[in-house]
Amino acid sequence: MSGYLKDGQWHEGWYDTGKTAGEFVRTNSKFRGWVTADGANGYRAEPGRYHLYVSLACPWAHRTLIARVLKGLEGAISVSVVEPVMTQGWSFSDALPDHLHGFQFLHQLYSAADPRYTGRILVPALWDKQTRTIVSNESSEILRMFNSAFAAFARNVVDLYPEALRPQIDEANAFVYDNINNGVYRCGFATEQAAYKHAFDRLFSALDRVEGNLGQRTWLADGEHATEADWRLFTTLLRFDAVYFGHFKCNRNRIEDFPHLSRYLRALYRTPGIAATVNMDHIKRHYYMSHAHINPTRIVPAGPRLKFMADAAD
Ligand SMILES: N[C@@H](CCC(=O)N[C@@H](CS)C(=O)NCC(=O)O)C(=O)O
Repeated sequence: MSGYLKDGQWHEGWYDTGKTAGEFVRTNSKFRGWVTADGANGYRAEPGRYHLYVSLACPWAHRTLIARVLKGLEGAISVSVVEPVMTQGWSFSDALPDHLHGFQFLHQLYSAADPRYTGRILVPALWDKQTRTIVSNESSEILRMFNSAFAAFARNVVDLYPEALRPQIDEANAFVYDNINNGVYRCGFATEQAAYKHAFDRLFSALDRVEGNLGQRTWLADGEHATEADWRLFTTLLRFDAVYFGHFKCNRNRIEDFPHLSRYLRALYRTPGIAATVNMDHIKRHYYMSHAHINPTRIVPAGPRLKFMADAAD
């Protein structure tokens, strides 16, 4: 099960939707430091100094793994992956260890960063070995740091947030975050019919709109290459037919039923390096086995056969 730390102590507990008319309200990330090339904020970009904690199931953590691979930062930033099924929240095992501290649970990392930490224990978390703290646990900001601050150690020259496209990217991000990335969670974690239906309608009208846009252009921002806006949408689309459609009841259509969105999903999935960041087993086991209030039997569905992954294996 999931839980949180209060003054550094672990407590079991889920989000309280009783106060918000059955609506799931996401909590804010609390560690908001910034790594920069010159270290002006106390965190200088240096190879080997930072360690990224992720879940391969989590769409937010997945963005940061994608940025790390696209930039070619694998040698500069090391990674530990948590077990997909939550116990005392996110945990480690012999197969998936915490390479730095040998902790059993991710909440121990949060207590190590701040012994009085109060809040949820989220992935991703970027750990600084030098000051022994979590620099950031906000995926959108970690993604930007990987894109810019670490440029000197990046093997690939790729800009996921190019200057000229920033207004378009910012607009796409805000729309996609509210309606789609977080929209699927709002459907799945709603505890009142009206809150669910509201989130469902918003989600599918947003997908209809993106489907229309992708009929006119290749990427969300009108440039030649995919940007962070596309990768942020990708991590939700990728999980949609396997998890959100069934487990989160986002079942008006599958992504496979949208011609442009499925073309787009396949193109992003086939980008070199990306398929290796996708672990459908972790994704399915995490959602179906960690949310016992939604799926009490914890049975993980055997299907569906995902066309975009099957095609890519050809
Ligand atoms: N705004 C955060 C959200 C991260 C987040 O919600 N992560 C989820 C996994 S998908 C988590 O760790 N949840 C654990 C919990 O809520 O107890 C980000 O983008 O970094």
